[in-house]
Amino acid sequence: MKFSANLGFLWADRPLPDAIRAAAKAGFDAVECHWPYAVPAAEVKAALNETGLPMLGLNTVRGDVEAGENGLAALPGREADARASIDEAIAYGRDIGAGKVHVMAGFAEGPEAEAVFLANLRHACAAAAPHGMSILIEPLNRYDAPGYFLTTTDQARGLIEAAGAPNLKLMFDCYHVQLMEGDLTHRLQALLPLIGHIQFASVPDRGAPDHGEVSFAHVFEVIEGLGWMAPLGAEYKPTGPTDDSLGWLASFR
Ligand SMILES: O=C(O)C(=O)[C@H](O)CO
Ligand SMILES: [Mg+2]
Repeated sequence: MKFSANLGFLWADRPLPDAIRAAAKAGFDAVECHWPYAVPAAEVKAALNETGLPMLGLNTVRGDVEAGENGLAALPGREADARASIDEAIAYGRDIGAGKVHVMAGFAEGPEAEAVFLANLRHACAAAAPHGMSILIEPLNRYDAPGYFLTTTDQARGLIEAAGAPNLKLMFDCYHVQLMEGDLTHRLQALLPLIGHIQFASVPDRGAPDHGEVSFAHVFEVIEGLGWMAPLGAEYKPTGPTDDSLGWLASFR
């Protein structure tokens, strides 16, 4: 199996270029991030070149975080901000060679939010396609993100089908899907053609994948059996220094 270090959580106490170097030193095959925008893309690219690690993806900005925003793309009346955030993420991703942009929906509900989200996703897919990039949407669980627009894989499937864009894909985060729906391995199998990236963390505490209610030894074996070759995203919150949390990495290789 190949693994990608999610630098939104792993080595999050270090500047992003140093976190990339730490991930390379620890033996990861790739990295991914959340919101890299405060760091000039050239510095991120230099660290990627130095280590040889690819950056898989990044997120659109959340908006006004202090006011509690968690994405803009499904918010009626915020289309201009949402599209600016999408264009920003695509441009930054292009500069650092990241092929996937996770477009964050935000806190919203109802048919108007769905129509706005779909229109913004179509814009994102059209803007990303000429650069060979894909757009991801990710259902988040109701405990961590109550009120988030996108919460289930069924809802994501409906949006992907309605958008009709081949570069719109599902971010299947095993942590969120287990909390909302369970039945991880059947869902991975059924949704495989729609999946653009897979992430994981222990459930329910979002720690390293070596404890909790999900056996990742089994889940990873199933993912491998499905022919999935891309690195799996380690998006968990270490309880201490990240380097002390990595016992799982060697055991799952
Ligand atoms: O929360 C997650 O699981 C994510 O992957 C988002 O990108 C960050 O909120
Ligand atoms: Mg995730």
